[in-house]
Amino acid sequence: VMADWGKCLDFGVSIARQARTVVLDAFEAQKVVSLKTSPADLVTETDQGVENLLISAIKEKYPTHKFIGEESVAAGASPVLTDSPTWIIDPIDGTTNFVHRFPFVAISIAFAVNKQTEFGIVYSCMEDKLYRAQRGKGAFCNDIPLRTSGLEDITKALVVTEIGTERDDLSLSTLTSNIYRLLKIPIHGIRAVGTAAVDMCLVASAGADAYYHVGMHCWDIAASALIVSEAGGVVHDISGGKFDLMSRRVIAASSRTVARGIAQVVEAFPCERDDGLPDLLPLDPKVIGLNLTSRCSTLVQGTYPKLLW
Ligand SMILES: O=P(O)(O)O[C@H]1[C@H](O)[C@@H](O)[C@H](O)[C@@H](O)[C@@H]1O
Ligand SMILES: [Mg+2]
Ligand SMILES: [Mg+2]
Repeated sequence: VMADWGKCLDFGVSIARQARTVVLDAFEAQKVVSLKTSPADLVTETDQGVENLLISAIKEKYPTHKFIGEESVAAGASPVLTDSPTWIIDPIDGTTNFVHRFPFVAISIAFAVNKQTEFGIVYSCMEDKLYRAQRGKGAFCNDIPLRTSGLEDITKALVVTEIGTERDDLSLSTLTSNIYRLLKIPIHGIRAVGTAAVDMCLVASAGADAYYHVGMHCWDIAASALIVSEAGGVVHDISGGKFDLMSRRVIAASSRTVARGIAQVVEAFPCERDDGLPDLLPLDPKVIGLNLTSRCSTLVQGTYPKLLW
Protein backbone atom coordinates (compact mmCIF):
# COMPACT_ATOMS: atom_id res chain seq x y z
CA VAL A 1 0.00 0.00 0.00
CA MET A 2 1.28 3.47 -0.90
CA ALA A 3 2.32 5.33 2.25
CA ASP A 4 0.45 8.62 2.59
CA TRP A 5 2.96 11.39 3.21
CA GLY A 6 0.16 13.96 3.45
CA LYS A 7 0.92 14.86 7.08
CA CYS A 8 4.58 15.32 6.17
CA LEU A 9 3.53 17.62 3.31
CA ASP A 10 1.34 19.68 5.67
CA PHE A 11 4.31 20.06 8.01
CA GLY A 12 6.48 21.10 5.04
CA VAL A 13 3.93 23.77 4.06
CA SER A 14 3.83 25.10 7.63
CA ILE A 15 7.62 25.54 7.86
CA ALA A 16 7.74 27.02 4.33
CA ARG A 17 5.31 29.69 5.55
CA GLN A 18 7.54 30.38 8.58
CA ALA A 19 10.63 30.60 6.34
CA ARG A 20 8.87 33.03 4.00
CA THR A 21 8.49 35.59 6.83
CA VAL A 22 12.28 35.44 7.33
CA VAL A 23 12.84 36.01 3.60
CA LEU A 24 10.38 38.94 3.49
CA ASP A 25 12.01 40.60 6.52
CA ALA A 26 15.48 40.22 4.98
CA PHE A 27 14.47 41.25 1.45
CA GLU A 28 14.66 45.01 2.15
CA ALA A 29 17.58 44.78 4.58
CA GLN A 30 21.28 45.34 3.89
CA LYS A 31 22.89 42.00 2.90
CA VAL A 32 26.30 40.47 3.42
CA VAL A 33 27.02 38.71 0.10
CA SER A 34 29.63 35.93 -0.34
CA LEU A 35 30.73 34.13 -3.52
CA LYS A 36 30.58 30.36 -4.14
CA THR A 37 31.60 28.79 -7.48
CA SER A 38 31.87 31.94 -9.58
CA PRO A 39 31.67 35.75 -9.31
CA ALA A 40 27.99 35.30 -10.19
CA ASP A 41 27.20 32.51 -7.69
CA LEU A 42 26.10 34.42 -4.59
CA VAL A 43 25.07 33.36 -1.08
CA THR A 44 23.88 35.41 1.92
CA GLU A 45 23.37 34.77 5.64
CA THR A 46 19.66 34.51 4.91
CA ASP A 47 20.20 31.50 2.60
CA GLN A 48 22.05 29.77 5.43
CA GLY A 49 19.65 30.97 8.12
CA VAL A 50 16.56 29.76 6.27
CA GLU A 51 18.16 26.38 5.55
CA ASN A 52 19.09 25.96 9.23
CA LEU A 53 15.57 26.94 10.30
CA LEU A 54 14.00 24.38 7.95
CA ILE A 55 16.41 21.53 8.74
CA SER A 56 16.25 21.96 12.53
CA ALA A 57 12.44 22.08 12.47
CA ILE A 58 12.32 18.89 10.37
CA LYS A 59 14.97 17.11 12.48
CA GLU A 60 12.94 17.77 15.63
CA LYS A 61 9.79 16.21 14.14
CA TYR A 62 11.41 13.50 11.95
CA PRO A 63 14.79 12.66 13.57
CA THR A 64 15.56 9.77 11.19
CA HIS A 65 15.06 11.74 7.99
CA LYS A 66 17.98 12.74 5.76
CA PHE A 67 18.74 16.05 3.99
CA ILE A 68 20.23 17.42 0.81
CA GLY A 69 20.38 21.19 1.36
CA GLU A 70 22.08 23.59 -1.02
CA GLU A 71 24.03 25.44 1.65
CA SER A 72 24.82 22.27 3.68
CA VAL A 73 26.32 20.79 0.50
CA ALA A 74 28.24 24.04 -0.07
CA ALA A 75 29.63 23.54 3.46
CA GLY A 76 30.75 19.98 2.62
CA ALA A 77 27.75 17.67 3.17
CA SER A 78 27.45 14.88 0.58
CA PRO A 79 24.49 15.25 -1.82
CA VAL A 80 23.96 11.53 -2.35
CA LEU A 81 20.28 10.53 -2.47
CA THR A 82 19.66 7.20 -0.73
CA ASP A 83 16.40 5.25 -0.27
CA SER A 84 15.91 6.95 3.11
CA PRO A 85 13.22 9.62 3.48
CA THR A 86 15.13 12.70 2.30
CA TRP A 87 14.28 16.42 2.25
CA ILE A 88 15.85 18.22 -0.73
CA ILE A 89 16.00 21.91 0.13
CA ASP A 90 16.89 25.15 -1.65
CA PRO A 91 16.34 27.78 1.05
CA ILE A 92 16.47 30.69 -1.36
CA ASP A 93 16.17 29.92 -5.06
CA GLY A 94 17.05 33.15 -6.85
CA THR A 95 19.70 34.47 -4.48
CA THR A 96 20.94 36.93 -7.10
CA ASN A 97 17.38 38.27 -7.39
CA PHE A 98 17.21 38.45 -3.57
CA VAL A 99 20.45 40.46 -3.39
CA HIS A 100 19.24 42.85 -6.10
CA ARG A 101 15.65 42.99 -4.78
CA PHE A 102 14.40 41.67 -8.13
CA PRO A 103 11.11 40.35 -6.72
CA PHE A 104 11.22 36.67 -7.66
CA VAL A 105 12.61 34.58 -4.81
CA ALA A 106 11.46 31.05 -3.94
CA ILE A 107 11.84 28.49 -1.16
CA SER A 108 11.97 24.99 -2.66
CA ILE A 109 11.33 21.90 -0.52
CA ALA A 110 11.04 18.38 -1.97
CA PHE A 111 10.63 15.09 -0.10
CA ALA A 112 11.79 11.77 -1.59
CA VAL A 113 11.53 8.15 -0.39
CA ASN A 114 13.27 5.30 -2.25
CA LYS A 115 14.60 8.00 -4.59
CA GLN A 116 11.04 8.90 -5.65
CA THR A 117 9.73 12.41 -4.97
CA GLU A 118 6.58 12.08 -2.81
CA PHE A 119 5.82 15.81 -2.58
CA GLY A 120 7.17 19.19 -3.62
CA ILE A 121 6.62 22.71 -2.30
CA VAL A 122 7.74 25.94 -4.01
CA TYR A 123 6.88 29.20 -2.21
CA SER A 124 7.36 32.20 -4.51
CA CYS A 125 7.79 34.59 -1.60
CA MET A 126 7.25 38.05 -3.08
CA GLU A 127 4.27 36.86 -5.18
CA ASP A 128 2.83 35.00 -2.16
CA LYS A 129 2.23 31.96 -4.40
CA LEU A 130 2.56 28.63 -2.64
CA TYR A 131 2.87 25.85 -5.24
CA ARG A 132 2.60 22.27 -4.05
CA ALA A 133 2.09 18.73 -5.33
CA GLN A 134 1.83 15.29 -3.78
CA ARG A 135 2.63 12.30 -6.04
CA GLY A 136 -0.56 11.06 -7.69
CA LYS A 137 -2.70 13.80 -6.14
CA GLY A 138 -2.34 16.78 -8.49
CA ALA A 139 -0.62 20.15 -8.34
CA PHE A 140 -1.92 23.38 -6.78
CA CYS A 141 -1.07 27.06 -6.42
CA ASN A 142 -2.66 28.58 -3.29
CA ASP A 143 -5.02 25.57 -3.33
CA ILE A 144 -6.15 26.19 -6.92
CA PRO A 145 -5.54 23.16 -9.22
CA LEU A 146 -2.81 23.59 -11.84
CA ARG A 147 -2.72 22.34 -15.44
CA THR A 148 -0.01 23.00 -18.01
CA SER A 149 -0.95 24.63 -21.32
CA GLY A 150 -0.78 21.23 -23.07
CA LEU A 151 0.72 23.08 -26.07
CA GLU A 152 1.93 20.74 -28.85
CA ASP A 153 3.04 23.31 -31.48
CA ILE A 154 6.52 24.54 -30.52
CA THR A 155 6.24 27.54 -32.89
CA LYS A 156 3.67 28.92 -30.44
CA ALA A 157 5.74 28.23 -27.32
CA LEU A 158 6.92 30.72 -24.69
CA VAL A 159 10.03 29.09 -23.20
CA VAL A 160 11.76 29.87 -19.89
CA THR A 161 15.40 29.14 -19.22
CA GLU A 162 18.20 30.48 -17.01
CA ILE A 163 21.48 32.23 -17.60
CA GLY A 164 23.04 30.42 -14.65
CA THR A 165 26.27 31.23 -12.87
CA GLU A 166 28.77 29.77 -15.34
CA ARG A 167 30.98 32.39 -16.99
CA ASP A 168 33.41 30.13 -18.94
CA ASP A 169 33.44 30.23 -22.77
CA LEU A 170 32.14 26.68 -23.38
CA SER A 171 29.11 27.09 -21.08
CA LEU A 172 28.29 30.55 -22.37
CA SER A 173 28.70 29.70 -26.07
CA THR A 174 26.55 26.57 -25.61
CA LEU A 175 23.93 28.52 -23.69
CA THR A 176 23.73 31.40 -26.16
CA SER A 177 23.71 29.16 -29.24
CA ASN A 178 20.86 27.17 -27.63
CA ILE A 179 18.87 30.39 -27.32
CA TYR A 180 19.72 31.31 -30.94
CA ARG A 181 18.63 27.89 -32.30
CA LEU A 182 15.38 27.91 -30.32
CA LEU A 183 14.46 31.40 -31.52
CA LYS A 184 15.14 30.34 -35.12
CA ILE A 185 12.52 27.56 -35.00
CA PRO A 186 10.81 30.11 -34.46
CA ILE A 187 9.17 30.20 -31.03
CA HIS A 188 7.15 33.04 -29.49
CA GLY A 189 9.85 34.01 -27.01
CA ILE A 190 12.26 33.22 -24.20
CA ARG A 191 12.16 34.43 -20.58
CA ALA A 192 14.48 33.98 -17.58
CA VAL A 193 12.90 34.78 -14.20
CA GLY A 194 16.11 34.07 -12.24
CA THR A 195 14.84 31.14 -10.23
CA ALA A 196 14.58 27.66 -11.73
CA ALA A 197 11.85 26.71 -9.27
CA VAL A 198 9.58 29.59 -10.32
CA ASP A 199 10.43 29.02 -14.00
CA MET A 200 9.15 25.44 -13.71
CA CYS A 201 6.07 26.44 -11.71
CA LEU A 202 5.23 28.81 -14.59
CA VAL A 203 5.17 25.75 -16.87
CA ALA A 204 2.92 23.93 -14.38
CA SER A 205 0.56 26.93 -14.28
CA ALA A 206 0.55 27.44 -18.10
CA GLY A 207 2.28 30.84 -17.80
CA ALA A 208 5.02 29.32 -19.96
CA ASP A 209 5.06 26.21 -22.12
CA ALA A 210 8.51 24.78 -21.37
CA TYR A 211 11.65 25.22 -19.28
CA TYR A 212 15.07 23.81 -20.11
CA HIS A 213 18.48 24.24 -18.49
CA VAL A 214 21.91 22.72 -18.04
CA GLY A 215 23.80 23.49 -14.82
CA MET A 216 21.10 23.88 -12.21
CA HIS A 217 21.18 21.50 -9.19
CA CYS A 218 18.81 18.86 -7.80
CA TRP A 219 17.62 21.24 -5.06
CA ASP A 220 16.62 23.87 -7.66
CA ILE A 221 14.13 21.58 -9.39
CA ALA A 222 13.28 18.51 -7.27
CA ALA A 223 10.04 20.07 -5.99
CA SER A 224 8.97 21.80 -9.21
CA ALA A 225 9.65 18.69 -11.36
CA LEU A 226 6.87 16.91 -9.44
CA ILE A 227 4.65 20.00 -9.62
CA VAL A 228 5.02 20.05 -13.44
CA SER A 229 4.28 16.34 -13.83
CA GLU A 230 1.31 16.47 -11.45
CA ALA A 231 0.00 19.40 -13.55
CA GLY A 232 0.03 17.12 -16.61
CA GLY A 233 3.41 18.19 -17.97
CA VAL A 234 6.42 16.07 -18.98
CA VAL A 235 9.94 16.14 -17.48
CA HIS A 236 12.86 14.76 -19.52
CA ASP A 237 16.63 14.91 -19.77
CA ILE A 238 17.99 17.68 -22.05
CA SER A 239 18.61 14.97 -24.67
CA GLY A 240 14.96 13.93 -24.63
CA GLY A 241 15.73 10.77 -22.66
CA LYS A 242 14.79 9.86 -19.10
CA PHE A 243 15.00 12.67 -16.51
CA ASP A 244 17.73 12.17 -13.89
CA LEU A 245 17.39 14.44 -10.87
CA MET A 246 21.14 14.40 -10.15
CA SER A 247 22.31 15.06 -13.74
CA ARG A 248 21.96 18.90 -13.68
CA ARG A 249 20.01 18.86 -16.97
CA VAL A 250 16.28 19.08 -17.59
CA ILE A 251 13.44 19.84 -20.01
CA ALA A 252 10.02 20.40 -18.40
CA ALA A 253 7.27 20.96 -20.97
CA SER A 254 3.55 21.17 -21.73
CA SER A 255 3.78 18.08 -23.97
CA ARG A 256 6.20 15.43 -25.23
CA THR A 257 6.09 17.06 -28.67
CA VAL A 258 7.33 20.39 -27.35
CA ALA A 259 9.94 18.60 -25.19
CA ARG A 260 11.14 16.72 -28.29
CA GLY A 261 11.31 19.95 -30.31
CA ILE A 262 13.54 21.52 -27.65
CA ALA A 263 15.73 18.39 -27.29
CA GLN A 264 16.41 18.51 -31.02
CA VAL A 265 18.00 21.97 -30.95
CA VAL A 266 19.59 22.41 -27.52
CA GLU A 267 22.94 20.99 -26.48
CA ALA A 268 24.45 20.28 -23.08
CA PHE A 269 27.83 21.44 -21.87
CA PRO A 270 29.57 18.93 -19.57
CA CYS A 271 29.00 19.55 -15.87
CA GLU A 272 29.73 17.46 -12.79
CA ARG A 273 26.66 15.53 -11.55
CA ASP A 274 25.26 16.46 -8.12
CA ASP A 275 25.99 12.95 -6.80
CA GLY A 276 29.54 13.10 -8.16
CA LEU A 277 29.07 9.90 -10.20
CA PRO A 278 30.68 9.72 -13.65
CA ASP A 279 28.36 11.35 -16.12
CA LEU A 280 25.89 8.90 -17.62
CA LEU A 281 25.07 9.57 -21.23
CA PRO A 282 21.41 10.48 -21.20
CA LEU A 283 20.54 7.36 -23.14
CA ASP A 284 17.17 5.97 -22.31
CA PRO A 285 17.38 2.32 -23.52
CA LYS A 286 13.64 2.28 -24.16
CA VAL A 287 13.89 5.34 -26.37
CA ILE A 288 16.74 4.13 -28.55
CA GLY A 289 16.46 0.34 -28.10
CA LEU A 290 20.02 -0.01 -26.92
CA ASN A 291 21.04 -2.41 -24.18
CA LEU A 292 23.31 -0.14 -22.19
CA THR A 293 25.05 -1.59 -19.16
CA SER A 294 28.29 0.35 -18.74
CA ARG A 295 28.40 3.88 -17.43
CA CYS A 296 30.02 6.49 -19.57
CA SER A 297 33.24 6.98 -17.63
CA THR A 298 34.27 10.28 -19.12
CA LEU A 299 32.34 13.33 -20.07
CA VAL A 300 31.69 13.53 -23.77
CA GLN A 301 33.53 16.76 -24.48
CA GLY A 302 31.44 19.47 -26.06
CA THR A 303 28.01 18.20 -26.79
CA TYR A 304 26.12 14.99 -26.17
CA PRO A 305 25.03 12.89 -29.14
CA LYS A 306 21.66 14.03 -30.34
CA LEU A 307 18.95 11.68 -29.17
CA LEU A 308 16.21 12.10 -31.69
CA TRP A 309 13.29 9.75 -31.82
O1 LIG B 1 19.69 31.10 -6.36
P1 LIG B 1 20.18 29.71 -6.31
O2 LIG B 1 19.53 28.85 -5.26
O3 LIG B 1 21.66 29.61 -6.31
O4 LIG B 1 19.70 28.97 -7.66
C1 LIG B 1 19.89 29.52 -8.94
C2 LIG B 1 21.19 29.03 -9.53
O5 LIG B 1 22.26 29.43 -8.73
C3 LIG B 1 21.38 29.62 -10.92
O6 LIG B 1 22.52 29.05 -11.51
C4 LIG B 1 20.22 29.33 -11.82
O7 LIG B 1 20.36 30.02 -13.00
C5 LIG B 1 18.94 29.76 -11.17
O8 LIG B 1 17.87 29.42 -12.01
C6 LIG B 1 18.79 29.07 -9.84
O9 LIG B 1 17.54 29.36 -9.32
MG1 LIG C 1 18.60 27.41 -6.47
MG1 LIG D 1 19.57 28.66 -3.35
